[in-house]
Amino acid sequence: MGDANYARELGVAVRAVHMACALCQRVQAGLVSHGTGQVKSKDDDSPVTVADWSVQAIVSWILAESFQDQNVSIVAEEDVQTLSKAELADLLASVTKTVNESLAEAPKYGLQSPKKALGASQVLEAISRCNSTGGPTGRHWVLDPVDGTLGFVRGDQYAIALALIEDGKVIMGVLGCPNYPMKNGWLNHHHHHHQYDESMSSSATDTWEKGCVIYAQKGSGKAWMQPLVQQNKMLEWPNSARQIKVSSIDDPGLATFCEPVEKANSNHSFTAGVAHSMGFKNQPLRVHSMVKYAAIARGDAEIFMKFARCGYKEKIWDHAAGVVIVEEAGGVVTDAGGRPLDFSRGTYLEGLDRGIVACCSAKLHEGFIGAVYASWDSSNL
Ligand SMILES: Nc1ncnc2c1ncn2[C@@H]1O[C@H](COP(=O)(O)OS(=O)(=O)O)[C@@H](OP(=O)(O)O)[C@H]1O
Ligand SMILES: [Mg+2]
Repeated sequence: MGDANYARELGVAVRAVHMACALCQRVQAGLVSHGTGQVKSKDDDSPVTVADWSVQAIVSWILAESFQDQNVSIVAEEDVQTLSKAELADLLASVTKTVNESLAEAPKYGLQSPKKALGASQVLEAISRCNSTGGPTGRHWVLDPVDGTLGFVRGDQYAIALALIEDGKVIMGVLGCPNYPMKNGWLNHHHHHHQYDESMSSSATDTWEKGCVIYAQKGSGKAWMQPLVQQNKMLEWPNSARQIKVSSIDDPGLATFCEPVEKANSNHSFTAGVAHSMGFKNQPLRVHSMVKYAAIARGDAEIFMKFARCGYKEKIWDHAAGVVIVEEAGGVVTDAGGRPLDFSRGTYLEGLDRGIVACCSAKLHEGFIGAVYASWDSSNL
């Protein structure tokens, strides 16, 4: 596959994800100014849903406009039912406002704004266009508008993930990581939870808010990272990109693994056992969202493991972008049986063997497969 084949798709996807990062940062800033009460209140999760729906709407709108195809196939996490309810008119109004604020900035990212602000029905249409279920043939965009919702609410790590699948294979992936600074190795210092603290100075938030956008095209053998675009600057494409590579550590004694923060999403005691039998000495790095794939691709950790409870079906939007980025950065991603993940079977990763692993090297991967094999029968999974 020649690079030029998908150059336009890649350019549009990266620009759209940069815009989505800025949108999410604005929504988070809104959370900051409203204080912590609103975020934690159980009945009031609207700030999160505003970001989810708004990102889905802008990405859908940009893809349809850029490729002049109102039938562009998009598989994405949010549906439009809730948002269409009459009693949620206020929520729809704030999504529409957020979408229009974001699209008005499109030229800064090298994209076109709508001629006229979108109405609520156009916003709903853009969100509902993302109702594809993917499949083995054709071209499908795959979007997780805000991955790691919990991290987003906590002011911690979250990601915007966009991938392109063609005939069942992931051919490009873009990960926006608004809270993952460009600076190397920052994950090694325990990332404390940033609470929404109204006393936080604006310069502290400025540095903290800086993140990155990471992307890769299948078969290129390269993965790239860009800084987020500063307030009054234009996106420099692709000049500002810097190549990233997985870690070269393959001694388990020096390696670090990362995994989901929530016990409910991955069995921490099983992964601790696997890590121990592989000879790992470092504590696991617990990080929300697909930033874990980004950490492997950037060389900030050596292995990512996820073992969901039996019966949970992994969704393609939680992995597609991360997998291709790790592979092109030099890593290996498989299920716990050592087989590649299958993105050709619709919304779910059907046929997944137990869990998922992303490794920086074939040697660590081999060790992992052996350790899972040895400890599986005695696990309660
Ligand atoms: N029970 C269960 N088991 C496994 N996985 C689940 C489960 N429930 C949800 N999810 C999916 O996990 C996505 C978040 O994964 P993380 O690795 O970021 O989890 S964590 O926040 O670090 O604990 C999360 O993505 P978002 O919903 O976009 O946040 C879900 O798609
Ligand atoms: Mg997700």
